[in-house]
Amino acid sequence: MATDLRTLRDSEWDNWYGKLERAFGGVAEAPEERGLYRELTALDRSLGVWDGAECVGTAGAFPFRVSVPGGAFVAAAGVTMVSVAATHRRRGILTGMMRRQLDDVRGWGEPLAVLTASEPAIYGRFGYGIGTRKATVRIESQRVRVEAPAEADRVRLRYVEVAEAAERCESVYLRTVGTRPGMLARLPGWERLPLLDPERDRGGASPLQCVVAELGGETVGFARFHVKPESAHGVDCSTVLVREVTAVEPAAYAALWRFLCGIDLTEIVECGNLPVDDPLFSLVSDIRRCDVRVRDSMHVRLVDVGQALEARTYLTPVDVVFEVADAFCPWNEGRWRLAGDAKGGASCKRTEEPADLALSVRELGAAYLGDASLLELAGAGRVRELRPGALAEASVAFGSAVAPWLPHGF
Ligand SMILES: CC(=O)SCCNC(=O)CCNC(=O)[C@H](O)C(C)(C)COP(=O)(O)OP(=O)(O)OC[C@H]1O[C@@H](n2cnc3c(N)ncnc32)[C@H](O)[C@@H]1OP(=O)(O)O
Repeated sequence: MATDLRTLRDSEWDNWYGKLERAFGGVAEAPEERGLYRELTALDRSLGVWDGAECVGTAGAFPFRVSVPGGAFVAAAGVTMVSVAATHRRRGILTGMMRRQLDDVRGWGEPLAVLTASEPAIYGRFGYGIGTRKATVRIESQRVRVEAPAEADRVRLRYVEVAEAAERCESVYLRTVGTRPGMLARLPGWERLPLLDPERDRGGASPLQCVVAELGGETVGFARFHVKPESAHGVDCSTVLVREVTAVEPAAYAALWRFLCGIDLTEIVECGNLPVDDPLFSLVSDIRRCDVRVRDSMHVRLVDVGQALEARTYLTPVDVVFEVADAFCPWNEGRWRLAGDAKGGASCKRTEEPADLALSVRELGAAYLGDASLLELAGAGRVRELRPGALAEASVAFGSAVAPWLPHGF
């Protein structure tokens, strides 16, 4: 039976979102979480697929701006809430939604689309590359010291109720937005996301706790975390589950991690989302007792290759011609000459000149924010060097001084 793909209507949201929840297992989100996503949904940027009266496909796109190397914020569709009913899977419904969505994103004039994937294998076929990664860490905190600089002793730490500290924490967070490529400019309403704390999602851990860090009377950092009480044979061995540590002063950052690793009756500290070059890894006395794993985080798609490549700066001078393959968005296909450096901006225009490097739009997405290097991708056979020297030149230029990072999901 033919299905109908169209923009979501206000009256359909509840049913539509329920079908999304079902595709993720069918456990309804807590009312406060559902309510927030109801407010954040951009209806005119959301799609539903209908089989008669039944909703069988969902997809949304938040109107984000993403920080890129050089500090600019680039308009990006934040692809989200993607699902297809299990009764209708593998018959092209996702492909239809991705087709319509990328055409829409192009029409909205947004050079990028970004997403976090439930499974990394889904989106490569639509031109997404893994543009940021994240580190997860599990610290044996009884065996690991946090070797904080002396300045950390001047930092004052205080417990504050999460809600009471929310505004202060948000202003610290806002000072960090844009310090790494991959961060999202804050849109109204999103400041509520880190405060969500549904009891059913705690898995036996405490309600969210907050400690703020002050230096010279000013709030310069905060940590939000849960403690999960555990004991074995009468010995307490609880786990600290870190949701977020943010600071604008290195001393405060170190003081907060020293605090988290020193809470009485706890033995493990876990954090699920850190930049891969997080300073924490240089603060700990024994990195081997910190189980660090790296995962994909934000997947990036260049919807308009020329605009996207012009929007960032390049670590070192670069002048290369790319031969770009993009079967799903053929308007990007062909040769582009990119010339730019760290300060003067960049130009990326169509050219008839011979190509120096051949790759697909997926590799450009992986390298765009400075995460994967073009050399690394060439090692996997995914970038071909056609002019000797072009690969090293472009690879260094595409780098970022700090690893790109997405601080929160969407
Ligand atoms: C940004 C986000 O929201 S991520 C969340 C994604 N949603 C989920 O994971 C919820 C549960 N899963 C689902 O809802 C669905 O299985 C989806 C959305 C992942 C796929 O929807 P479908 O309509 O079945 O995909 P569709 O039929 O268009 O598949 C297109 C191609 O992708 C492949 N594909 C689809 N899903 C997957 C997957 N999970 N892993 C690997 N390949 C996949 C298909 O095999 C097909 O390949 P082909 O073109 O070579 O034949």
